[in-house]
Amino acid sequence: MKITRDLYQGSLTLLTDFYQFTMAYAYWKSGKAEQEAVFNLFFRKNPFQSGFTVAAGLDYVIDYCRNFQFSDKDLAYLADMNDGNGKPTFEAAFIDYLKDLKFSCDIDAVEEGEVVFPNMPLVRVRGPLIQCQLLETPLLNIINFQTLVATKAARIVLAAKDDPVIEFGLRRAQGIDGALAASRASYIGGCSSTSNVMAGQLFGIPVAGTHAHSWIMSFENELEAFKAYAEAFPDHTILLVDTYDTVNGIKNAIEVAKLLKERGKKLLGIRIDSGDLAYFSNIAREMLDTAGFPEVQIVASNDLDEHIMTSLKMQEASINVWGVGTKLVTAFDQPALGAVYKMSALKNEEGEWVPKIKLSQQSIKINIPGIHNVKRFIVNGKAIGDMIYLENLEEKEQVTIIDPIDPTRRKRISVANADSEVLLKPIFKNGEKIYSRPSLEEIRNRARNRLAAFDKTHKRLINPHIYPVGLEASLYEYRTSLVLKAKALENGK
Ligand SMILES: Nc1ncnc2c1ncn2[C@@H]1O[C@H](COP(=O)(O)OP(=O)(O)OP(=O)(O)O)[C@@H](O)[C@H]1O
Ligand SMILES: O=P(O)(O)OC[C@H]1O[C@H](OP(=O)(O)OP(=O)(O)O)[C@H](O)[C@@H]1O
Ligand SMILES: O=C(O)c1cccnc1
Ligand SMILES: [Mg+2]
Repeated sequence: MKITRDLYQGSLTLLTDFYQFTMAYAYWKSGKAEQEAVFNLFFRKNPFQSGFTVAAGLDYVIDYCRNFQFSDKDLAYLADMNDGNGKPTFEAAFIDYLKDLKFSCDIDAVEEGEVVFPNMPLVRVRGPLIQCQLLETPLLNIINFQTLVATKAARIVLAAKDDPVIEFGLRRAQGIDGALAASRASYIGGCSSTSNVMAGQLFGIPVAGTHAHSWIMSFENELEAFKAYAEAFPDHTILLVDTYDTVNGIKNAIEVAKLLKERGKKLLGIRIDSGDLAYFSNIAREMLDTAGFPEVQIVASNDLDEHIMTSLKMQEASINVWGVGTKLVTAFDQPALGAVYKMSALKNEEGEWVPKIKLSQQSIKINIPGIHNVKRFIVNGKAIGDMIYLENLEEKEQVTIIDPIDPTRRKRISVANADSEVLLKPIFKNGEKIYSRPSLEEIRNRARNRLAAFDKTHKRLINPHIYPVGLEASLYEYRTSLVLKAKALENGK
């Protein structure tokens, strides 16, 4: 049985839905495989009723695309697929075609750690239809989860104000890869460290931790256990004080702090993992301060999330470090982001781009046609609005952005008085990677800096003020005209 580390090094090209292969085969059969297309990956709603989302996962996408080729084992597996009566699902000539298939797409994407919003493209893929299609599922798999967890982490880190948050989720995460990807995304979202040692090894995330109740239970009494732990880690001791009686545990921790002090060492902290965390942290703070240990940190854990943390802050709990596991790595209150990947343009035989639109009963599901990009406008260091626009838009003094769902929501932006940044960056050109990857540390810093550019009203955890993101007016008109035309055609049938 292969585990994740081996999987990462092997071919992941079959990690897609079967229907991508049935379509790939049919594209090939009908001579459309190489027809050029544009697809966009985007989501329709911020998760957790958040006012923002933090993009993550691009680094995995880059690896996926760079390794996009069919191994002999992959080809043998596909060649072996059949209808149950022995008739092969795919002709041998198609398997040969896949054997020679080389990744050749252009990919433009929002960088990891960027703050993003509904409807804007996070990844734009342009290339042969067959390749664009096969990429749908893995791109969504990667971006959906990491973006979701990075956003949850950012909310938790916001609730912690300036306190460090340690990610403790491995034991409750969705399997091995879910845990590793969640540790990475949590770090991007602003966590300071992880308890997941392999995430430390693979991604260079700082690893941290305390000890469990079992350590205490393996001794005759708590004080003896504390002393032995401090003996093993005289410079890094954090003692879990709630195994039997929290107040007594704090007393025992103070005993150990005194012993360490006699040796010129310091107790780093205590951890409280049950009961009323406001009540016990305040008692602990007072007892530690009175005993002359104001520098000893208080770590809290136990089913924390951004809402409980906000409440604990309001209660003036004396917590300095937050350990957050289950509710972070499982994105507890919203288990999926729901990003989708839709075709927006296709080149015809004359070599002209034809915009593509998919109608839906729900207007939220009508996609944005054409080849577009996103520009963020910034005034005095603050983001004031994001514009989705067709790439060939000429320079304008003033632009109007229109909410694609509610056209009464619109905003005029004076381009001359604003700084701006195009958010889709070139990642691959004709299959060649042209983007130099930032380190995870740089990505984490980007998330922090970008979040700082948004008004706090967009970042409040409940009922945030909606940040304006809209279609540039001419794109809005264009899309409306295409929708009306498509509806007229449908009605005429
Ligand atoms: N002062 C507080 N305000 C709001 N929520 C709190 C406060 N103190 C603790 N909590 C949260 O309340 C929940 C308490 O969980 P639970 O009912 O399992 O109690 P417990 O103390 O963990 O019990 P056990 O001793 O069995 O572990 C946790 O999610 C915890 O983070
Ligand atoms: O609560 P989380 O945010 O998931 O953080 C991780 C939890 O894992 C550990 O205990 P575990 O839950 O395994 O056992 P316990 O709660 O019974 O102590 C730790 O003490 C935390 O409580
Ligand atoms: O180090 C810790 O205290 C820890 C690690 C994992 C889960 N809960 C706590
Ligand atoms: Mg628990």
